[in-house]
Amino acid sequence: MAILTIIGGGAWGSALANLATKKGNQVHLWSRRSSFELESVITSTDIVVSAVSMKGVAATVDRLLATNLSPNTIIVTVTKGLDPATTNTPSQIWQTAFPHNPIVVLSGPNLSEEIRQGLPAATVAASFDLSAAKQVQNIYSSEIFRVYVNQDPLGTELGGTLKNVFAIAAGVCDGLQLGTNAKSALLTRALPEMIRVGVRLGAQAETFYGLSGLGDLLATCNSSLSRNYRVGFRLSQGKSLEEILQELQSTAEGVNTTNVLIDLANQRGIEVPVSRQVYRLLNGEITPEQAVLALMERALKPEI
Ligand SMILES: NC(=O)C1=CN([C@@H]2O[C@H](COP(=O)(O)OP(=O)(O)OC[C@H]3O[C@@H](n4cnc5c(N)ncnc54)[C@H](O)[C@@H]3O)[C@@H](O)[C@H]2O)C=CC1
Ligand SMILES: O=C(CO)COP(=O)(O)O
Repeated sequence: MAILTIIGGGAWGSALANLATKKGNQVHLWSRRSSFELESVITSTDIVVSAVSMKGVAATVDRLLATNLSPNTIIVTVTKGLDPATTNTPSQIWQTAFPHNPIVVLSGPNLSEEIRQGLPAATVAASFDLSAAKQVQNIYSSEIFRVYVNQDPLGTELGGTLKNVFAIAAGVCDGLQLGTNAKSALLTRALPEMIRVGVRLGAQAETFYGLSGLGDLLATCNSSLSRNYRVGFRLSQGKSLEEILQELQSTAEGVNTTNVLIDLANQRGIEVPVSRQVYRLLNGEITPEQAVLALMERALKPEI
């Protein structure tokens, strides 16, 4: 049995708290509205899980820095986003702030609503510190949640983060009723685009063929439970982004991620054709139909 403190009482933080509780662990679920102080539980905590959205990561890091967290405490990050100021991933931010703590990325095809319903799912615990990843694997594995480990936290994290951009595109594709051929082409071309970005940032290409890459791409791009997919679907119905985000009342990380990704791609000269059309659509530069046409009419090239 371990003692976990989960920071962030949103959809994913709550589902992760339930999974760990059902395994017999002691779980403190802390959010900004909690009646207890974070400091009061942190010294006895074995594992801190940060389940806040990207916009809350910096504040959460600062809050934890103000406690006396032991360097032995494992920090698990499940946020799927990129920092607009630095383009860093959440695990990079955590590692910089807590250089002596083991940092583990937990990411995979894990739509929280399905997990809340007790449906089976698999995921990846990734860390440079394999023993920390294995501890998280043991704590979270159950008959409904199968956890694999790997030692590529950056690739694992970027798979979960970048697929949100394509989930928006997939929502547009389905909303416009472009058909199964178009959807298959979109998802297939998304994967090398994710790998191109990931490898340039230092991730391993193979990681993107696993659960946290292809697995999460398939889950998110094929489910109306995905908030990013829903953003794309509603854009295709002519709604404004502002209106959609207002109605969503929840986090769609792909919007911020697309903007940061395009900054990054421009700075480093990385070719990201699908993401670029998602960017133009989100920023009101083109219509969904124009985005499709722009992709179809790109200069012809070899597949690989
Ligand atoms: N819901 C899902 O199916 C999954 C979500 N994720 C990722 O987990 C992260 C959280 O997602 P959800 O729980 O679904 O979102 P949510 O919108 O339900 O909850 C976001 C949480 O972040 C907290 N937060 C935001 N700003 C904060 C701040 N400044 N200080 C402290 N806390 C702050 C909110 O209080 C809330 O608890 C996102 O990065 C998402 O991509 C990952 C896997 C599955
Ligand atoms: O990351 C997710 C599933 O793995 C959740 O997707 P959304 O954030 O699009 O809802």
